[in-house]
Amino acid sequence: MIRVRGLTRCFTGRHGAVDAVRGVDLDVAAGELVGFLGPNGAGKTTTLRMLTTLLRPTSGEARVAGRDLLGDPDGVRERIGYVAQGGTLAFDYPVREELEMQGRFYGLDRARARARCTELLDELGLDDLRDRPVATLSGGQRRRLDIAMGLVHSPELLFLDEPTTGLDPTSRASLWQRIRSLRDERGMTVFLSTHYLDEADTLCDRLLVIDNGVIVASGSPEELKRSVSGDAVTMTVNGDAATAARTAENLGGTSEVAVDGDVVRLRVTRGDEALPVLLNALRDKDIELASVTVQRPTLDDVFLGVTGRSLRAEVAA
Ligand SMILES: Nc1ncnc2c1ncn2[C@@H]1O[C@H](COP(=O)(O)OP(=O)(O)OP(=O)(O)O)[C@@H](O)[C@H]1O
Repeated sequence: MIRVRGLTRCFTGRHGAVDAVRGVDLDVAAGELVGFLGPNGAGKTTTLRMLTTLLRPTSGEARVAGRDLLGDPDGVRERIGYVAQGGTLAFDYPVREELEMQGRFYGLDRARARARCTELLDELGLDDLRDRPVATLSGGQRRRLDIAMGLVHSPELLFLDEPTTGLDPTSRASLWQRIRSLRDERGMTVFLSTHYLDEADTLCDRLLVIDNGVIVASGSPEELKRSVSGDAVTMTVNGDAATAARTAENLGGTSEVAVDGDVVRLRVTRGDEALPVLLNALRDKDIELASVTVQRPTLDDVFLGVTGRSLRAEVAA
């Protein structure tokens, strides 16, 4: 559905040149729900704007929804939907009118636009809000209307730029459900950008991780997490943490052992198997633990592994 080779975009301005996207290759198959994960400024929006024909690449080539991006941009536009960050709604109109106007804009006649509007209001759970002015909708309702607007011309492929930014947890979960059902019930291909680790993990079949304009990792959330070497063990020690750390270090299969006050952190290949062995070894040395936790690798560990930085910390900052 999407095949991209060597896509680049350089912005030049008074303050010099910015290489926003630097040689991106990517493939998305029909029916996939793919997440483009990266911190602010990584190049997600720039890539999406290129793939949706809104921004000309500096170099590279792409086929999107079976059409050549540079040779047939109109063909691409007919077959895709794009929901930009922040949406494009005019706030004065009622929901139904806004959606029907979008249908007319895409060339549907009045009756067809009305029918399509009814279908979409139902599908996106907006039926009760059909006569409400857009300005009165909540953030989550507005994002659902944004998505309905992107679906008016029945595209095969939908691009969503950071669809749940700024929404509360309940609205995010409900929007994930709607996005998932677009794929499950309509067989749509969805390509969305996000900087939320939980969204990438929970919602997407496959992830492309982008940093500084380059794809640094790709795979399903499970594959990516498995690529991180081992589970993280965190022990709070009642007593001599240095001896506890040495004891752990002397056992086979432990790595990255570090002491921080009375806390010892380390990695083991399989936490469930290593923990009993570790606890026995500590008991033999009369070392007592106040607490111990084992954590499977997270997508943040994946990002940390490939970039040396925490995506969670960057997004929080
Ligand atoms: N029109 C522009 N002129 C100059 N630089 C730009 C322009 N648009 C984007 N950039 C720069 O390109 C880089 C990538 O920006 P982009 O918006 O694609 O990132 P992003 O991953 O979508 O980030 P965010 O999550 O904050 O939306 C950034 O350094 C940004 O400042």
